[in-house]
Amino acid sequence: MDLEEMSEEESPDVYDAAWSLLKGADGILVPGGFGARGIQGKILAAKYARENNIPFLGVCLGMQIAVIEFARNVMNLHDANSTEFDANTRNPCVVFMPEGSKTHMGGTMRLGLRRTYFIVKDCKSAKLYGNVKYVDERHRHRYEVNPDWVAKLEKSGLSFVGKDESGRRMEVLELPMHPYYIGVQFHPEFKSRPAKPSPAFIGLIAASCAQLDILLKAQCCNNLLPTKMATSNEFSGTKSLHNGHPKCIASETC
Ligand SMILES: NC(=O)CC[C@H](N)C(=O)O
Repeated sequence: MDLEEMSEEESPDVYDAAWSLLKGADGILVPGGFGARGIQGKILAAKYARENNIPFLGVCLGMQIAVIEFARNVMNLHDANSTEFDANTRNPCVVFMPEGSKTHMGGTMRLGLRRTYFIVKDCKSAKLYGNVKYVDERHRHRYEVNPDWVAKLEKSGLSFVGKDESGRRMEVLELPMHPYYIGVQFHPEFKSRPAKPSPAFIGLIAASCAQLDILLKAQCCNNLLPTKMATSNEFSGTKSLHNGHPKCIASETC
């Protein structure tokens, strides 16, 4: 919230401190959350990371924030929003999931372990997970990237590299030209352990220390990353391009 314009007027010192903290960061993580509080500041943090090539990881709400920011500032749709924050937005890039319920709150979220298929081989997240075909991670959300927006978001340069089994639910996004800009709809922290940290966090930290290339090379050649979380070591081959990434279409290993 301290990054937001309102804070500049109300408490300029707090505002300046928040921006200098952000500008001094080697990496930025926007975590999960619910409700509209602080959303504008999160969007500003994602914009700053995208425009200044700062490593960024968006988790759950953080991924949805990355999509809103991209729609607003890259696609110039300034009122783009999630229907969680503006039910009547003309540009709903994030929407309520059809199977959810707004009246029954107990257990109606999309919860628990779900499968994400990597549909793009040559992307950072698939490499970090050990070049697997799919990964099972835990979820906790009611909203999702609007499936009807995926084609236009991709046309503008955002790449959805991981999807659920239906292919209509977006699970992982990347900006291919950015050093590390990843959003995950799942919660990698739920399965992360001190001795077996989630690949999404290892990648963020490596990128923040300018070590990502070395890490990915090591991962590709020697399988040095903890890949026990991954469920398969097979991966698909590549041919056609998918937003700057080769798209997997045939079986092939690294
Ligand atoms: N866990 C989260 O970050 C949830 C994100 C968002 N509020 C949703 O329900 O989809």
